[in-house]
Parts: sequence; structure tokens; C-alpha cells
Amino acid sequence: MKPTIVLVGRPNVGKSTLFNRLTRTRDALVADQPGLTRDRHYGIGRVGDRDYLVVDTAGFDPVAKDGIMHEMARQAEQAIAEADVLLFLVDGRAGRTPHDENIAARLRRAGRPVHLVVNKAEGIDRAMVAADFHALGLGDPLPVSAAHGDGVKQLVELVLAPFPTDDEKEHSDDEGPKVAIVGRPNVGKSTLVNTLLGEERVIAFDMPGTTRDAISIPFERGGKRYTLIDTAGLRRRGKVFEAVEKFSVIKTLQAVQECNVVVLVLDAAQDISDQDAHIAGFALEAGRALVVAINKWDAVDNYRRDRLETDIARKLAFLSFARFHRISALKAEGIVGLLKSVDAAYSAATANLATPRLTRALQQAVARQAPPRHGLARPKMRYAHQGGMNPPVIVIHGNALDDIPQSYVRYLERCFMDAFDLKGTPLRIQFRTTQNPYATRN
Ligand SMILES: Nc1nc2c(ncn2[C@@H]2O[C@H](COP(=O)(O)OP(=O)(O)OP(=O)(O)O)[C@@H](O)[C@H]2O)c(=O)[nH]1
Ligand SMILES: Nc1nc2c(ncn2[C@@H]2O[C@H](COP(=O)(O)OP(=O)(O)OP(=O)(O)O)[C@@H](O)[C@H]2O)c(=O)[nH]1
Repeated sequence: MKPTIVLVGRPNVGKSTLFNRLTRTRDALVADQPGLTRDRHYGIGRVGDRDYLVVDTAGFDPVAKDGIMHEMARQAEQAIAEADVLLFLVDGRAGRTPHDENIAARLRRAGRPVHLVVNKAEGIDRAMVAADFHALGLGDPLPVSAAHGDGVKQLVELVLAPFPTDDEKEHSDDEGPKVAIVGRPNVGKSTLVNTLLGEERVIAFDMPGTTRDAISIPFERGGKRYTLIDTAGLRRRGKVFEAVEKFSVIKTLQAVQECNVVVLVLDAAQDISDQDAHIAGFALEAGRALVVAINKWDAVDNYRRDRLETDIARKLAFLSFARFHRISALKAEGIVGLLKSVDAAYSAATANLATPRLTRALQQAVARQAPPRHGLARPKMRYAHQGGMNPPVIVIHGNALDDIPQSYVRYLERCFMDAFDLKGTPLRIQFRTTQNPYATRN
């Protein structure tokens, strides 16, 4: 499972700046998706070939007793409890403050590895700063400059070193897709889990001990195998599964990282919220195959249904690659269709795309609509090959491919999706310019 790094510190020490730097490598992949607003507090980062999750807690005041500060403190407490490692940020320019001391006192009791990070350290006397912050009792301070990037990569490597690297063990096909059922509180996730697992055979489900691995529950449905990745610490009580923890964003993100196919559950009785869009955006950012289940369809009238369709078209436009199902988890309606789409999305995400067919699809797309000219250069797309799976990566080779507009990339995505019937998975398109078009000019 990917380690989760949680950033803690009083306001204005540079947590957002560090968060952006830690998650920036991935931004390019989902840039300019219409309608997608990123959650500024949860992100994926990568250093070398290691992925990690980053959580930015808002300014944390462990002694706040009420109001918005108290609510923020509560959320920060939950993040601290679910962290694998904590980065405690302080401001090297402002020096040690009483607020820092309160937070330090809280973190010393966290039972998690804590690294003391002195930000804004560019061009300041490190020895003096180190002595000042050493008094917080959290070990040697690590100086960084989040704004300039100094020391950030070394910091990440240091904090991740104790965690085992994910040996992406080949998931054998007969275990079927790993499925995560995600959604905001009360949309009907537990009900859907019970409907999926309920009557059917749950294959040897062992409650794990204290491992930090996500819990997976194998089950069979319609003669096919699936593995459910748990998001909330499901416990079996009597015949039904029940969530023992309340909704947790971190657990949701971990499950998204861990699974092959995300089932995003929406509540038909409610408008699409920012939280729905953020969870969806995270699945997209992670490159996961996705199926959307609009649940509680039994409970809404036609007016509400129409309104919801409009709302979805407007707020979840970036999920156009996914299939949407109207279901009732409670009445077990629409479940067969939902699982069919899970199967299809899984096949699409793991499809083998042969170079000749890809190249033919590319040529047909270009013949229908040529890429727009950029300045003097006329982009030339020569051939395409598959550069990865899960999600499928299509690498296009040619000349002058550096400034292909996003709208044309979208067009190519649609062409490849149609040609290979890739419904349910996002695609990544990369360009490789094989020859510099200006090289032969003088
Ligand atoms: N000199 C210097 N300034 C920095 C550095 N990192 C962040 N800052 C500045 O510090 C200020 C606060 O940065 P933020 O990232 O917004 O701080 P924050 O901790 O997220 O603040 P809250 O959102 O209020 O919790 C901004 O003006 C940043 O430009 C740094 O490495 N060096
Ligand atoms: N009418 C109707 N109600 C449903 C349906 N699915 C779930 N519900 C109801 O919605 C409420 C919330 O369902 P849960 O399954 O607990 O939702 P959840 O997403 O697991 O909630 P959290 O554990 O808070 O994250 C319960 O009262 C369910 O009975 C459905 O298909 N139709």
C-alpha cells in the first residue's frame, strides 16, 4: 500500500507550497480536464518509481475548543491517526512560536514517525535555526525551501526510506478485478457492499491483524471472481457487513490506489457535491478505470432524475470515459449491469493494443482531422505504440508534436477509445518528437 504523508503545522508556514511541490509531478497528467477541480488537500506524489499520498491539514490548533478551528482540528486529528508518517512544518524565518510548541506536544504523542521540517530555509543560518527548533524535542530539524524546491526530494526519500516498496505483485487474472466502492458518506456504499456480498459466496474472508495493508474481500458473482478493497474497515456482524469507521478520505484514496476499478457511488436524491467531484477527480488522477453507480434510483421521481442528469453533465464532465448506471443497492436493482461494466472497464484498462492497429487508428484519426498547425511547424504523427497499462498509455511518435492543443488530444482519445472499444478507463496520450523539425533549417 502507498505510504501516506500528512503535513501538519500552524498557518502560513508553507504547507500548501510544500503540498503543491510534493504532488506536482502528477499534475500534468490531468491538466485541463473540463470541470475538474482538484482537492487542494489530498494528492498523489511520486519520487523515482515510488508513489505516495500527501494530505495537507489546514492550520492545526490542537487547543481549539470550538468553531471552525475546532472542526479543522478534528479533521487534522483524523489525518494524524491515519498517517504513516507526519511532516511537522515550521517557519525558519519566524522562529519557534508557542503555537509550534502546542503542535509539537500533540505530535510527540502521535505514535507515528514525525519529521521536523524547517521551511523557508533558503539563505538563512542553518545552525542557528536548528538550535532554535531542536528545543521542540522532535529530533534534528530538516531544512527545506518549499518555494524553491531545495531539499524537498531528499526529504521525501528520507521519510519514505523505512517503508517497503510496493512489489506490484502480478495480480493473477483468475482473482478477477480488484474493486473499490467509494463515495461520500451516506450514499449507500455499505448497502451496495452487502448486496454484492450478501447472498453470494464470500470466499475465505480473513480479518487481518495489524497489517497496514488494505483489507481485501474476495467474492464470486455470476460465476466470476472479484476482490473488494475495503475503504472503511468493514466488519461482519451477523449476515451483513458494517463500516466500523466513519467516512475517511485517506482510506478512500488508499483504496483507489490499490484497486483496478473504482465504483463511484452517487446519491440520486442529492445534487452532485464538491466531495463527489473530488473523489472522482482523484480516481482520474490515479488513472483508474471507473464505473459510476447512481444509487437510490428507486427513491426519486422524474423531475429529480432529470435534474440530476443535468447536474452530472455539468459537474462530472471529466468522467465522460466512464459508464453510468442507475441502481438501487437496497432493492438489488441494476447490479448485474453494474458488474458487467466493471468487467468491461477492467478489460479496457488492461487491454493489449498492438502497434499496427494503433498506428492505423492514428492515421484514420489524422485523416479525418489533421492536428492544427503551430506557428511554422506542421505536426506530423507517424506511428503509435502502447507505453503502459492500467491506464493504457499511448505513445505517438512524429515531428513537431510539442504543442498539440488539449482539444486535439481529447479528439485523439475519443478516436482510440472508439477504435478499441475502451469504455471505462482513462487514457494517457504522450508525444515523442523523433526529429527536430528545425534541425535541417538554417
Ligand atoms: N521565503 C520563503 N517563503 C515561502 C516558502 N514556502 C512558502 N513560502 C511563503 O509562505 C507563505 C505561506 O505559504 P502557504 O503555503 O500558503 O502556507 P500554509 O502553511 O499552507 O498556510 P495555511 O494555508 O494558512 O495553513 C506564502 O506567502 C509563501 O509564498 C519558502 O520556502 N521560502
Ligand atoms: N431508497 C434507497 N435507500 C438506500 C439505497 N441504498 C442505501 N440506502 C439508504 O441510505 C442510507 C445510507 O446507506 P449506507 O449504505 O449506510 O451508506 P454509506 O455510503 O455506507 O454511508 P457511510 O458509512 O456513512 O459512508 C441507509 O439508510 C440506506 O438504507 C437505495 O438503493 N435506495
